Amino acid sequence: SSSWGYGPSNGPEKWASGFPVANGPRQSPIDIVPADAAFDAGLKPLRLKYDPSDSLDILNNGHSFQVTFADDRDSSTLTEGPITGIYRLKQFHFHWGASDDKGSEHTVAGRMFPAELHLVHWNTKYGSFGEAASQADGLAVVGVFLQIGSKNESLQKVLDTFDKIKAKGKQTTFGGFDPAALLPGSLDYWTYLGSLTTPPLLESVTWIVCKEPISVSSEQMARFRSLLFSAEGEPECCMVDNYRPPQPLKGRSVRASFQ
Ligand SMILES: CCN[C@H]1CN(CCOCC)S(=O)(=O)c2sc(S(N)(=O)=O)cc21
Ligand SMILES: [Zn+2]
Repeated sequence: SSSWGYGPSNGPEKWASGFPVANGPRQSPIDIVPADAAFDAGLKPLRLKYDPSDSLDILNNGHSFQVTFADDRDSSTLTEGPITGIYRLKQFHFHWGASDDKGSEHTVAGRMFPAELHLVHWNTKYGSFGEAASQADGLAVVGVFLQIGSKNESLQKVLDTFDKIKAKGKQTTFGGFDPAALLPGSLDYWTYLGSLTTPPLLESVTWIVCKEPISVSSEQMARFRSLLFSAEGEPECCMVDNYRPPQPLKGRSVRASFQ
């Protein structure tokens, strides 16, 4: 059977057959309409504390590339913000388009960005990532938009590994990287209850989407598009447009941490 992907035969419009939750009540991403987001004075500032020594390796998983972190201690964590308790960083990855006019998963009043960064954290009250992934409050993902501008030197360190992970299944060590270097200056955010944006589309994510984008140059975006969905020895298929479009809000409210 063809596994899921982003092509015409296995893309987002086909996911519901294998993953019925695709039509569930709290699916992601969504279109964020700032005018409809209620400012909530009860929302705390995000508290992100990352230890660069936790970064382990970088992998092309055939859907995106991800940087994986050691999560056996509370050394790289998300606390405060809209969540209670301690969530540990597990991995970060991106979604992007075939051209600079598309690529993000969340949109802001219909505006798409060329890419979106996701920092995936799991709730330590569930003991393991796998356990947390299926719980309603199991995951918290911080989303950061990328917009075309000056070259992002922190991001360049990630892009410089791409020659080693071009094809699906390739990975290489990637230690000493501080993901805080990929965060915008302001941590103002929108938050809502949603899901994974890829199969298994589990409705276990508290989404925290930063209002302020980070910069990426057009040349750097071209570098993202040099990766492949395909494995070595298969016909080459460029890794582009690996984003799910916005899903129905179904009565959910989006809160803003800022006025
Ligand atoms: C390619 C598969 N992507 C998945 C892989 N993981 C889920 C694995 O579930 C195991 C029970 S994940 O929790 O790391 C994760 S987070 C996001 S997103 N785009 O919503 O931030 C997608 C995914
Ligand atoms: Zn993602």
